[in-house]
Amino acid sequence: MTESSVHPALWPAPYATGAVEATVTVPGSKSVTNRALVLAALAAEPGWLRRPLRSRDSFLMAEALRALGVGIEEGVGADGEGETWRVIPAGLHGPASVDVGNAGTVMRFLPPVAALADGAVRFDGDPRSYERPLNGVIDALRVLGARIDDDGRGSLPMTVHGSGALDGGSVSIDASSSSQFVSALLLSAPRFNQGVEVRHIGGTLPSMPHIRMTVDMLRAVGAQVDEPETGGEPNVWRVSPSALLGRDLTVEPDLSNAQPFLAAALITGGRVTIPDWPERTTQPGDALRRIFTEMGGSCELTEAGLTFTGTGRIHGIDTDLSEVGELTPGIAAVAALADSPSTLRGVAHLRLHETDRLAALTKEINELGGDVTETEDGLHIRPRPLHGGVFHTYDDHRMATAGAVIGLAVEGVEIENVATTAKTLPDFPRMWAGMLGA
Ligand SMILES: O=C(O)C1=C[C@@H](OP(=O)(O)O)[C@@H](O)[C@H](O)C1
Ligand SMILES: C=C(OP(=O)(O)O)C(=O)O
Repeated sequence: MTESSVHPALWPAPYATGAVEATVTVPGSKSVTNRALVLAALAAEPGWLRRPLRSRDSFLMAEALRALGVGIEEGVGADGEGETWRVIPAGLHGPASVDVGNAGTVMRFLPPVAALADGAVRFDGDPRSYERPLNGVIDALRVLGARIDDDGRGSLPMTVHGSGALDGGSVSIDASSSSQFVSALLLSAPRFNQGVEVRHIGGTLPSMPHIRMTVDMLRAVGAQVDEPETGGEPNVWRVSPSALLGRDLTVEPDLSNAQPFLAAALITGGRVTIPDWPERTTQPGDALRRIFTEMGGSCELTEAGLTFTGTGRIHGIDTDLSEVGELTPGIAAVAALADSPSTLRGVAHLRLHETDRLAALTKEINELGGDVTETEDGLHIRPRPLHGGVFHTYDDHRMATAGAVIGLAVEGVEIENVATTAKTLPDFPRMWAGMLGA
């Protein structure tokens, strides 16, 4: 009897016997969907989301907004073009309970929304959510006029006692542990009486593309934003008070969730096309065009989408991933299969993601025979022949997809709890099998 037949939570990762040739349609971006939901909920009129991500993180966001009084109707667009959600803003109110799960976007973006509600809003979530940093949001909201009861721990669980409005104003925060602190304060700021001025002080601010995404999406719904990249003061963002428009937004595919499929082309010397890859985007996953090309493949953006072609030869890479931290697990998986060592830098904050990703990647790749060491801010990966075994995922969707990537090239890899991909890509096992022609 194999281990997987006695342990239902083990998923035998398919081994690729040849070059992968596939077109893979990837569902909507988590980061865009959850920002769009918040902005639509705060708007002065109804709005629509087309092709929203349907996953644990986006359902948690939708449920939480509903609990605060927002209408979110799920349906199919009249043009037959798939899922469309209609968001109907309403007076936000408590008492309400919000389950954040382990969604950074929910635990950080919603407390400022709750501060605008009338009544108490209780926030709770998975055990890991208690360990993820939230102090930047809690402290800032207090400075901006909110009353929050967090038992003095600066983390979940907590209750935001909304009074129906928030003063807003100027606040300094250290967002070096998560860019989501900045995004959270900016997203709700048009509804603060005085808007907001957020100044980041402290160490390096990670995930800048995600802050750009926040700024772009705010501007798209009519907000006025001053920020460093369009002539503003470094590390300072200002949002003026204003009403927000209800928009009709089609959500881009999640380019970070395209990563394992592109990696499959790179590793097997195959070719994978991702339809609807945007020509211009703030998603960090767009950096995969450069990163995976440097690691040995080539890509082309055409009307059909992004086509990535591998040669089967994979090169190591020395790169700073601070802007694109969420790509690290997938890059580490590819790097473990390369023909030369890699150094991944600038991602110390990953220790506070879904799990401690630096520790988890090191342990799991090494248990398959690899040679990975943690540095202060990243990983050194020296490729060695790997063997099969159980790849643990620590409730981290990107650990599961990283393990699947290794399993393409290494026979006998079993992923523990592949269902954790439901956080952002519930259909991953079926999509993976489909890519392999199963
Ligand atoms: O704003 C967002 O949508 C995100 C920002 C990033 O968070 P951190 O800055 O905490 O890494 C990223 O890792 C996360 O997956 C999504
Ligand atoms: C860090 C991530 O998620 P979260 O939005 O929960 O921070 C991620 O998806 O890689």
